[in-house]
Amino acid sequence: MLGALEPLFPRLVGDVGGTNARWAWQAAPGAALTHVATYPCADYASMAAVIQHYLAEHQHPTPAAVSFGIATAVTGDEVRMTNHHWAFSTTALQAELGVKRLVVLNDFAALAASLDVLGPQDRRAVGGGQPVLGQPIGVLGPGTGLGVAGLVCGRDGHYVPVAGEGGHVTLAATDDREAAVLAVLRQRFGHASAERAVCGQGLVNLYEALCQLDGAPTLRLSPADVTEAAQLRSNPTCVEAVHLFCSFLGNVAGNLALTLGARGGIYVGGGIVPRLGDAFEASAFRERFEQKGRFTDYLRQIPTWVITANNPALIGAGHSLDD
Ligand SMILES: Nc1ncnc2c1ncn2[C@@H]1O[C@H](COP(=O)(O)OP(=O)(O)OP(=O)(O)O)[C@@H](O)[C@H]1O
Repeated sequence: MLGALEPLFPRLVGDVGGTNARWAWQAAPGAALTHVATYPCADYASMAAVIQHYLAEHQHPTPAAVSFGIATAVTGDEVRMTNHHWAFSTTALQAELGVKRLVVLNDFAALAASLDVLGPQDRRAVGGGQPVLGQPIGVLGPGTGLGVAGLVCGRDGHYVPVAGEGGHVTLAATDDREAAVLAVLRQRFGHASAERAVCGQGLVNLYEALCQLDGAPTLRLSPADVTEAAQLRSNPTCVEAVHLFCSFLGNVAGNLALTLGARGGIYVGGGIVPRLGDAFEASAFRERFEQKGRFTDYLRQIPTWVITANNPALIGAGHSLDD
C-alpha cells in the first residue's frame, strides 16, 4: 500500500516555458507563494543554472523539495524542451540541487492541476454555458508553443491532470480562406499542426502565409508586432492574422472539448490571449468553438474561460508534490 507523501518544506515551484522560467517559494504548508520571479530562459545555460540563480538572488536555503512544469512531454528521466535547447536528467538535476524530492511534469499538466481551485475571480468567461461538477475539464494555451492538457475526476471526487501533446494535432480549416492558409503552412512545414498557427510564432506564420496568398510584401515582424498592428488597425494583414489565430484557437478548443467530453469547461491560458484584451471576446473564438455541426448544442452548454489568475501553474506544480 502506498503511504502518504511526507510534506516537504520549504519548496521551490516553477513554470518553465520556451521563453520564460517563473519561480516562487513556499515556506510552509498552506503558506502563500512568495518571491515570484520570472527569468528569460535564453539568459541561462541550463535548468540548474536558472534555479541556482533564483535561490542565490533571493538568499533562500536549499529547498527540501522542488516541483516544476516544463513545456515538453515528460516521458522518463531525460527531459528535453520542445522550443528551447535545455535538456537534463531528472535524477542528475536532483543530485546537483541536493533536494530530497524533485517533481518534473508537463507545464500544462501543472496548469491543469490548479484549475479546480480557481474561483470566479481567477477567470473571465467568453460566451455562455455552465460547468457540470465532476465532469472533465480541458485547458489549452498559446505561448511560445501551444500547451494542452485535461483534468478528469475520479470516483473519490479528486481531479487528476492528464498530460498530452495536443498542440501537435493536425490543424483543420473551417472555410476556404483557412484552407488556403493551411495549404501554405503545409507546404512550408510538411505537417501543419495546431501549434504552427496558434502560438507566438504561429501569429507570424499566419501573417506570412496571408502575405504570400495576397502577393503582399512580407515585413519582418515579431508576434508582438503582429498583435500591436492589429490593435492599432495599421496593417490589415495583421488584423486578419489575429482573426485567424482566434478562429483556429476556437476550433482546436472545440475539438478538445469534444474529445474529452469537457462539460466541466475549457480554460484558455498561456501568455498571448490575455494580451489581446477585449479583442479576444469580440473575435471568432467562441463561434468557432461552438460550430461543430450536430454537436453545436452540446458545445453551447460548455463554458470557455480565459485564465486571469497570476501564475496558476505555480500553484499546480505545488499540488503535484502532494499527490
Ligand atoms: N504582445 C504580444 N502579442 C503576441 N505575442 C506575444 C506578445 N508578447 C510576447 N509574445 C509572444 O508570446 C510568446 C511567449 O509566451 P509566454 O509568455 O506564454 O511564454 P512561455 O510561458 O515561455 O511559453 P510556453 O509555455 O508556451 O513555452 C513568445 O512567442 C512571444 O513572442
